Amino acid sequence: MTTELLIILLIAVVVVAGAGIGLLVSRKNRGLPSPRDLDQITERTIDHPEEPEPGPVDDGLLEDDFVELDETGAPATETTVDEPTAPAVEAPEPPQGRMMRLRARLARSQSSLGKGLLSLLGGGKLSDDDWEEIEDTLLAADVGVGPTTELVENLRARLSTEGVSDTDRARTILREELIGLVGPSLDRTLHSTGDDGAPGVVLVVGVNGTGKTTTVGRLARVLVAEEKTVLLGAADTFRAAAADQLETWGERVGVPTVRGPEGGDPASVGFDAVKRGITEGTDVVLVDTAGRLHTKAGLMDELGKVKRVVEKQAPVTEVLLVIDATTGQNGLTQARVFSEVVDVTGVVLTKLDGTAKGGIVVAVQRELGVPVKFVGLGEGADDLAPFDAEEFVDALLA
Ligand SMILES: Nc1nc2c(ncn2[C@@H]2O[C@H](COP(=O)(O)OP(=O)(O)OP(=O)(O)O)[C@@H](O)[C@H]2O)c(=O)[nH]1
Repeated sequence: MTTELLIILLIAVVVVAGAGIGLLVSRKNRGLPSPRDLDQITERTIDHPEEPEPGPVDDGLLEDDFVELDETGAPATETTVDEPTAPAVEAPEPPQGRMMRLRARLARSQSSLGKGLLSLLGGGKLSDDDWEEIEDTLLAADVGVGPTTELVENLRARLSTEGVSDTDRARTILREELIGLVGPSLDRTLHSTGDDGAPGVVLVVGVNGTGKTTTVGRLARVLVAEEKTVLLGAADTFRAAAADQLETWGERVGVPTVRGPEGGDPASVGFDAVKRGITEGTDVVLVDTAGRLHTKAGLMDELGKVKRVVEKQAPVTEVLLVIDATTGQNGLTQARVFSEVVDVTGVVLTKLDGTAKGGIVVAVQRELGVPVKFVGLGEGADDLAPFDAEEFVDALLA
C-alpha cells in the first residue's frame, strides 16, 4: 500500500513539473510582452525611445579616384568628395569695405597705438622722455625694434623741421609715417588665378589653433562673393573634426570638400582636390593643411610633400601663412619656421580684434618680407577683411 502511494505521489510530481516546464517554454516562445504592450496592459503611458529603422547608412560621401603617389613614395590614400548637401546656400558679403565695417574691432590697438601716439605727438614740443614714451608705445604694440626706431627717427626729423605744435598736423604726419611703415604699395591681392585654364591653388599653412580652418572657410566665402567657383581640400587629416569643420564651411556657400580618411596622407588629399579642380574647371582650390609644429624636419617633410605632390597637377599660386595676432613673439617665431619650410607668399593675421598688438602687422611683414593679405577681425563668417594699409592706419587713428 505504502509502495503504491509512493508511486502515485511520484507520478503526480512528474506531471506537475512537466506542466510547469511546458508553460515556461510556451511563454518563452511567444515572447514577453513589449514595453508598449505592458503600457496598454497597465494603461500607463511611458515614453520609449523609437527603435531605429534598419536600412543602408547614407553618410553623404561619394567615391573618388584612388590615387597612386608612387614617385613621391607617398602611401596611396583613398579620398572622398563631400558634395554640399544643405539646400539653402548663403550669400557671403562682398570683401570690399569689410575693413571699414570692422574698424571698431581694432579698439584696443586704437587706444594703445593710435590714440596713445596722437596724444603724445599733439602736445607741442617733445622732450626726450616723450620720445622714449613714443618708442615704448610702439614696442608694446609689437611693432618691433627696427620699425620702431625707423618711425621715431622719421617723426623726429619731420616734427622738428616742420615745427609742428597742433594736433591736426601731428595726426597727418603720423598717418603718413604709419602708412609708409605698413607698406601701401605691397601687392596684397590673393593670387588665385591659375595659368592655362588650371585652377588657382592656395595652400593655407599655420599652427593648429591659429584659425587656419576658419580662414580657409572664410576665404571660400570671399571667393564665392567674387563669383568664383571653389573647391576645398581637407588635407588636415590628423584631426577628423578639422575636415568636418571645413566641410560645414563649404556647405554653407555650396562649395564641395575633398577629404581623406582620418590619419591618411595629406598630400593625397591635396593631389585629389587639385585633380578634381582641373577636371571640373574650378577657379580656385583651397587646401587646408595640418600644422603640427612637432619638429621642423617633420613639418618640412609634410608641407614640402603636400606642395610637391599638388604641383604634379598644377602650380601652387599662393601659400598663405595664418598667424594668431594675439601670440606676439611666439607668432613671429612660428612665422620664421614656416617660411624656412615653404615659400610663404602672404600672411593672414587672425584675431586682430581685441588685441592691443596691432603693430604685429608691421613686424610680421618685416620678419617674412611678405605682405599681410587678410586680417581676421572677429568670429563671424565674414569677419575676414582684405588688408589695406591706409584703411588700417585710419582705423587706428579714428
Ligand atoms: N576673435 C577671433 N577669433 C577667431 C578669428 N579667427 C579664428 N578665430 C577663432 O579661433 C578658433 C580656432 O580656429 P580654427 O580655425 O579651428 O583653428 P585651426 O588653426 O584650424 O585649428 P585646427 O582646426 O585645430 O587645426 C575658433 O574658435 C575661431 O572662431 C578672428 O579673427 N577673431
